[in-house]
Formats: sequence, structure tokens, C-alpha cells
Amino acid sequence: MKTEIRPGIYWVGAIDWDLRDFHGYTTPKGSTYNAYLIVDEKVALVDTVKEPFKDELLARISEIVDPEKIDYLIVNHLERDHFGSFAGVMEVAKNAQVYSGTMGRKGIVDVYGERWPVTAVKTGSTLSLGKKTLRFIETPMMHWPDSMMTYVEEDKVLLSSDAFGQHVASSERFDRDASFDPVAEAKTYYANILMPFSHLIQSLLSKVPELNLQPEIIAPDHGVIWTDPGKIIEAYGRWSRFEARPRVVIAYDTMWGSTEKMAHLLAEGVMDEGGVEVKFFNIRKSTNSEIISEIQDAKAVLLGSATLNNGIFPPVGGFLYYLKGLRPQNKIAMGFGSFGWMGGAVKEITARLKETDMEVLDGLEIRYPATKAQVEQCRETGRMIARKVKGGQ
Ligand SMILES: Cc1cc2nc3c(=O)[nH]c(=O)nc-3n(C[C@H](O)[C@H](O)[C@H](O)COP(=O)(O)O)c2cc1C
Repeated sequence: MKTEIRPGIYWVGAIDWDLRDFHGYTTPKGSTYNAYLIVDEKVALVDTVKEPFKDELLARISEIVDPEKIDYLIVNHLERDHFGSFAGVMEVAKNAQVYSGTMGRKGIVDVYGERWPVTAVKTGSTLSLGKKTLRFIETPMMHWPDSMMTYVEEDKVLLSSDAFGQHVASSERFDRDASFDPVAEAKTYYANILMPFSHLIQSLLSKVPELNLQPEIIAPDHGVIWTDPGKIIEAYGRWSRFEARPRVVIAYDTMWGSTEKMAHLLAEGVMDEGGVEVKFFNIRKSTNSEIISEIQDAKAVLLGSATLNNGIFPPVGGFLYYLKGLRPQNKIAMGFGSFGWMGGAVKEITARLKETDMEVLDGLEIRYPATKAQVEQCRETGRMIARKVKGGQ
């Protein structure tokens, strides 16, 4: 079945129903690799798909035009899920000319040498297909150095590469038909992929008028296509500004249950205050991706670990490393945990949290299981955090 987005603009991607792990990002609902075919006097293909899905891509193109007739292959992004079928497509589309951004061109030449000529484009460069004009917008580090977007001027369709994507495999291609909440899925995607580049997203959003972009449709490289782009642009504004809800995320791991008990007491304390939501995760029983999605718009993160061999329990260490790399902002953060003799985990968590832009509170350490007095101390710490989250002290 052909999926036409606007007259002459088609979705020709692939659906990866079975995908459950995308470079460590857990994808319980699979994903899609979206590629777009624009048929005018000239034919352009924007992006390809992950290599094992090449035949699916070519079959979808063949329903519309003979793939040999592709005149231009536009490479918006060099990651394997979009670039993996590049060589396979070029072998079929023998006369196609390749267009990519400055860094994209460099990346293609690094991999394939001068096997195919590649034209480097810059923000504002255009390519006429006849009645339709493609305009390119380089978006370096959103989320790779080579990332760019392609705008179909006359149709006001923005082919946005990874920005605005969601990892969901679905039979529906458009937001209006989606059997899931596309904004919620886009938040998980944003949190796990784009959070570190929030300042660049802010800058891009502020330049939309100057770039003369008025997209009526945003077609990303994963998930459904936005026919109501205002909704996702507004959400990207909130996420890139790190707007937070009164929510505390508690994530921890434990060997013998004492840190877990502290986590429960902290949660009880937060709930005692009222008006603050708690999200609670045992790190080994949860996925990093789901925890990060809740942290994206939470006001506080409490990270708990038992001390093992003078340091952090490894599952917590792994999560902390992942969190730090995503460069969260506008949050309160605190380490907590149980130890037996010299401790170490909470000190280490606190030091690492201080390397982020979050406001870090003194950690809460307890030797072995909490005593009666320490039970109250944990609860009171939870209450104090809830008050801070609500804006008091
Ligand atoms: C294998 C192992 C290594 C440990 N290493 C340390 C250590 O280096 N320093 C320390 O203070 N406690 C150490 N402990 C003690 C634990 O931190 C302590 O039992 C703590 O209460 C465990 O918290 P949990 O109940 O949340 O797992 C160790 C415990 C185990 C089982």
C-alpha cells in the first residue's frame, strides 16, 4: 500500500516490529526507519533504512517508481539505521547523485572514498526537482555532526531526520491515527537521545522564523508523521527548556534491602507532603530508557546505592554514567544508600552528580538497616525534598 504524505511525497520506510534494543535504548514497541520519496520531474529519495530492511525499502519504492530512476539520494544523517542501505540503493539507482551536509559528505567519503560523487550542501542551499524545491538545513549535533533536515518548500513538509522521532513500530503512519500517545513516545525518545543537545534545539526553535520554516507536516525518521506539528514543536520547547513537573524520581539498587528500605521511606516522606508525584524504580528491574523518560521532566532525582567494595553498586554506577552523559538540568539531585564500614557509594554518587548542572543536596548515608531514628530521618528528608520541589525550603 502506498503512503502519500502530500501529492508526490511518499513514505517508503520499513517497520522493525521485533526491535527490542536500539544501541542500549530499550524499545519494547519496536521502531520504524522512515525514508521518503519525492516524485517530481526529478525523483529524490531522502534517507534509506537499516541494512537488513533494504529490500523492503526498494519494494516500497518500486510500487511508485523504478528505483533505477532515482535522480538524487539525500543523506540527512549517517547513522546506520538511515544510512545502512546507502550502498545497496546506490548500486540500484546507478545514476543517482548524492547530496548531504558538509559533515555528511565527509563521512560518506571517509567510508566509501570517491566511489560516488557527493555534493555538500549548507543551510539555505536548494535543489529543484521541477515543481518542488528541496531546501537544506544543517543541524550539527542534533544528534550527530552530520545531521541535517530537508524542507520541501512548496508542500511545507519538513523531513526532520531523528528530531521529533519516536521508537514505535505501528501500522499507522500519521499522528492523527496513532493507536498510542505519540507525544509520550517522543518524550522517551527526546530524553534518551536528544537531552544533551537541548541548547541546540532551543537555538533551532528560536531560528525558525529566520529560516523561514512553516512546516505543516513534520516527517521524522522514526515513528509516526506529525500532521499537527504545533503539538510536538511545543513539547520540544518544554523539554529543551527542561521544564519540570512536581515529580521526584527515586532510582536505586540494593544487595540486602537496606537501601531499598531507605528508598521506600524517602518516597513515603515525599508523599506525606502531598502535591508531588513519586516515580520509583529498582534499577535492575527497570530499563534505563524508562527511568530517563521520567527524569526528563521531573524536578528531583534521588539515586540510591549500597556500598560494594568502597564504591557504587555497578547497576547504579552504570545508570549514573548514562544519566550524566545526558546532561540533565534544572533538577535537584541527591545520593543515598546503606553501607557497612567505611562506605563510599554515596560519596561517589554525590561527586559525580556535582559534575552535572543539577543542584546537588548532601547525600544521605546509613550504616546497615536504618534504626528507628534513622527511619524518621529518611522520611523527613523525603518531606524536605518535596517542599523544595514545590518551591519552598
Ligand atoms: C560483597 C560486599 C562488599 C561490601 N563492601 C563494602 C565496602 O567496601 N564498604 C562498606 O562500607 N560496606 C561494604 N559492604 C556492606 C554493605 O554496604 C552493607 O551491608 C549495606 O548495608 C548493604 O546495603 P543493602 O542492604 O542496600 O544492600 C559490602 C557488602 C557486601 C555484600
